Amino acid sequence: MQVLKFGGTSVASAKNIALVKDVIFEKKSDQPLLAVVSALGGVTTQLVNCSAMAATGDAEYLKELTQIEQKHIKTVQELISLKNQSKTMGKVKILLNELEDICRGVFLIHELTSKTSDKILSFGERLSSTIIADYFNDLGHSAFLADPREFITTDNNYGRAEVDFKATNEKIKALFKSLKEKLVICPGFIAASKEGEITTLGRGGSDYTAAILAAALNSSELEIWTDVSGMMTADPRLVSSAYAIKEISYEEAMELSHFGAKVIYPPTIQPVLEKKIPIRIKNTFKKDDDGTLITEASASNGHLIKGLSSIQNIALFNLSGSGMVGIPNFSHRLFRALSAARVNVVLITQASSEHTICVGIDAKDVATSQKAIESEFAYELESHKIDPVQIERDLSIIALVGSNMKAKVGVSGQMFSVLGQNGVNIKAIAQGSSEKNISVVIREKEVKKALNSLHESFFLSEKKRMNLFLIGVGNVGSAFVEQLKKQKAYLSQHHHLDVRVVALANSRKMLFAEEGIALKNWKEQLEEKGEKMKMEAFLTQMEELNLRNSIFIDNTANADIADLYKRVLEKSISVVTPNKIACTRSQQEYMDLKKIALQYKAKFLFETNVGAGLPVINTLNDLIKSGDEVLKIEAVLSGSLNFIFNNFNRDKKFVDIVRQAQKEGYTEPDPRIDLSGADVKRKILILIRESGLAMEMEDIPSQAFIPAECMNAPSVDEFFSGLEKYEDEFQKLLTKAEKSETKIKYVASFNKGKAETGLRFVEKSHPFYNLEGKDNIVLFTTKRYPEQPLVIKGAGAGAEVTASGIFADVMRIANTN
Ligand SMILES: NC(=O)C1=CN([C@@H]2O[C@H](COP(=O)(O)OP(=O)(O)OC[C@H]3O[C@@H](n4cnc5c(N)ncnc54)[C@H](O)[C@@H]3O)[C@@H](O)[C@H]2O)C=CC1
Ligand SMILES: N[C@@H](CC=O)C(=O)O
Repeated sequence: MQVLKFGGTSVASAKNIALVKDVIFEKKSDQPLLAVVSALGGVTTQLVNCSAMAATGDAEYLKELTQIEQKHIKTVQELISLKNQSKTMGKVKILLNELEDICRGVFLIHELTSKTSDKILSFGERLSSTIIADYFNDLGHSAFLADPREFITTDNNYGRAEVDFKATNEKIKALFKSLKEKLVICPGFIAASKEGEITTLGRGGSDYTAAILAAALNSSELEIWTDVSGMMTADPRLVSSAYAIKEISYEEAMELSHFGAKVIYPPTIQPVLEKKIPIRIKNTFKKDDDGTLITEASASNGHLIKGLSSIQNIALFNLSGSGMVGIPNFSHRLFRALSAARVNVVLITQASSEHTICVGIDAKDVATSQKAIESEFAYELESHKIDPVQIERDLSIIALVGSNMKAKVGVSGQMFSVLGQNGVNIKAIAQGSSEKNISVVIREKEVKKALNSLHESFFLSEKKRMNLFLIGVGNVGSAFVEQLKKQKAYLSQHHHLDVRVVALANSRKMLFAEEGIALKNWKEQLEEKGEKMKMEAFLTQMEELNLRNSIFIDNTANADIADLYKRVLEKSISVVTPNKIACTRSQQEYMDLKKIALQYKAKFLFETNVGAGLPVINTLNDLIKSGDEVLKIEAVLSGSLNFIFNNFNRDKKFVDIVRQAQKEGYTEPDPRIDLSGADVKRKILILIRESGLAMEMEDIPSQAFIPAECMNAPSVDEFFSGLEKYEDEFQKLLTKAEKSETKIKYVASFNKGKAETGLRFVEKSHPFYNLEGKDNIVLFTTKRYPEQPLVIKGAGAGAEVTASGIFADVMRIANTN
C-alpha cells in the first residue's frame, strides 16, 4: 500500500485538488494507494474561530459558518461534473447542516467543551475527504472513502487524543485486507474514542494519521505532499539561497523541524520511525522536484551541517546569585515551577560556576514564567541569595543541525567567528553532547543576517554575498562601479562571490535596493529613482537593512562622511575608502578608528590613500607585521604634481597643465589640496603612522611653492585665475631646473623621526629623476632593506587605478570574512 498525505494547501481549492489528482494518477504502480487528506486550506482555523465565537454568544459565528459552507459548495461546483454534482452536494449539505446544528447548540448554551470542539473540528476533514473521494469517482476511478473513526481508536483526551496502537493496528489491517478499491481516500486528524466519540489527534494530526496507516500497513515509504519542495537548508523566507535537502536522517529532520523547518511535526512521525519507513516530502505544486527523503541514516551532503533552523519570539530568563552555587535542588525547583505553570522550556544553559542559569522560553509565556519563578524563589529573592530575575525579550534561537558535526573540530568556532564578523552578539549557547545541534540565542533583528552569513559559510558551494554601500560616484566612484559591473560574472564564477551594490549616493541623491542595484544603467537609476541624499537617512537605512558582509565605501573627499566611520564600524560594517581625511586627523582619532574596527571585527581599509592603486600600505603593513622597522621613507606621492612638473615646459602655461591634471582626474576634487602640498603631507603622515609611529599633521613642515595670495583665493575658479597671474613665478622654477639640469619633483621624506615635504630639483642620478607622467615612487629603507631600499613605483593617481585599489580592498574583506 502506498500512503500519501496531502496537506491543507494541497487541497485548498478545486484547482489544487486537480493537482493532487495528477500526482495520484502519475503513480503507475499496481499497488493500491491510500491518500490521507487535510481539511481545505484555512478551514480548520475557520472552524476554531466559528466555535469560539459561538461559545461567547457572538452571532457573527454565522458569518464564519456561511463562509465555510460557501467554500465547500464552490469546490464541489468547480470540481464535480454536473451529472454527479447533486449527489455530492447532498452529502456536503448533510454534513454542513450537522455542523450548523452543533454550532447553534454551542451558541445557545454558551459552552464549548473539548469534546464538542473535536466534533466541530472533525467537519473540516470529513468535508474535504467526501468531496475528494467523489471527485475521483466522478472521474471514473472508484475511490473508497475510509472513516478513521472506525479504525483509529484513542482515549478520550479530546484535542490531543492518545492512540491505542494495538486496537488501531488490528482494525487497520482487517479493513484494508478486505478492500477491493485500488484508491482509498481517508480524512486525516480525526479518530474515535473506545466509546465511539469523535476525537482529534492534535497538532500535525493528518501527518500522524498517515504515519499510523503507513506503519500499520508496512508501507515501503510515506509521502507527505505539501507546498514546499522538501525540508530546506534554512527558512527560505529569510535565506533566499536556501534549497531543499535531498536526504536527511530522522534525527536530523526532528532537530530541524523542532527548530523551525515546520514541514513535519516530530511526534507525528513516531510510528514510521519505529518501523524505519522512509518519509519523502514532496511539493504538490512542483511535483517534479526531488523533495527530501528522510531515512534512518542519510547519506552525507558533503557539508558539515544539514541545515539551519530558527525560532523567533524567544525570551531569556537569567537567574544568578551566589545562593545558587552548589545547591542541588535549585534547577529542579526552577523547572518544576515552570512545568507546573505549563511553560515549555526551549533552551537551557548553565555556567559551570553554577552562578547563573538561563532558560529560553516562548515570549508569550513571559508573564506566567516570571510569576512562577518569583513565587518559587520568593525567599531567596527576598534574602538576596539570588538576584532579581533578568528577562530579555525580542530574541531568537538559531541552530546548526547535522550529524556530520559530531567529533569535528572547529564547527562552533566557525559559527561564532562568522557571527562575530557580522556584529551578531551571542546571548546564550547550547550544545548537546550528541553534537547534532549547536544553538545560540541572538537578537531577533539579527536573525536574517546571521542565518544568511552562516548559510554561506557552511554551504561553501553557495555564493557568498557581499553588500556594498557606496557614497561618492564621481571620478573614482564611477570607475569603481564600472569595474564591478565588468567583473561581476568573473567574481561569481571564479570566486563564488555575489557582490551587490545595495546603495549608491552622490551629494544630491541616494538610491537603495536591498537585492542590489542593477548596474547596467545605474547612473540613470540614481538620477531618476534616487531620493534626496541625507547622510543620516543613508546611515539609518543601511543599519536597518542590517545585511551580512556589508562594506561602506566612501569615495568622497568629504570630512562629514569621514566622521561617520566610527558609527559604521561599531555596527561591524567594514569601511573602505580612498578619502584621506579620517586617517590624517589626530593620532588619537586614527588609533581609535583602528581599535574600533578591531573590537567590532570590521575592516578599515584605505590602501588607496597613498599611491592610489599601488600596493604601498599593504606592503608596509606586511613589513611591520613580520617584525621589520622603517628607518627612512623617501617618496614622490603626488600623481598630479608629478604630472604637472613632467608636462610643464616653455610651450605650455602652468595653469593649463594644472587644468589638464584636473581634467584627467589626477587632482583632488579641490586641486588646491594638491598644489598646496597638503595632499602629500597627508600621505607621508599615513605612511609614518602605518609604520607604527605617532605623528601629527602640524609636525610636518612644508614649503609652499604657490604664492599665498593664490592659495587663499576664495574659490577654485579664482585660484585658477591667480595661477594665471603668477605664470612668471612658475617660469622661474623652470629656468632654475633647466640651468641646473635637474627635474622638479615634489618630494616627501621621513628620516630619524622627522618628516618633510617640498619641491626638490633632482639630478639625473637620483631615482626620482626619471619618474614619468603621473607616477608615484616610494623608497622604504628598513632594517631588512638597509642599503638598497624597497621600491614601489607606478601610476599614483587616476580614477581607474584608484578604483582598482578600492576593488582590491573589497576583495581582501571578501576573502577574510
Ligand atoms: N583621483 C585620484 O587619482 C585619487 C583620488 N583619491 C580620493 O578619492 C576620493 C574621490 O575623488 P574623486 O572621485 O576624484 O572626486 P570627485 O569629486 O570626482 O567625486 C566625489 C564624489 O563624492 C560625492 N560627494 C561629495 N560630498 C558628498 C556628500 N556629502 N554626500 C554624498 N556624496 C558626496 C560627489 O557627489 C561625487 O560623486 C577623494 O577622497 C580623493 O582624495 C584617492 C586616490 C587617488
Ligand atoms: N590627488 C592625488 C591623487 C589621490 O590621492 C594625487 O595627485 O596624487
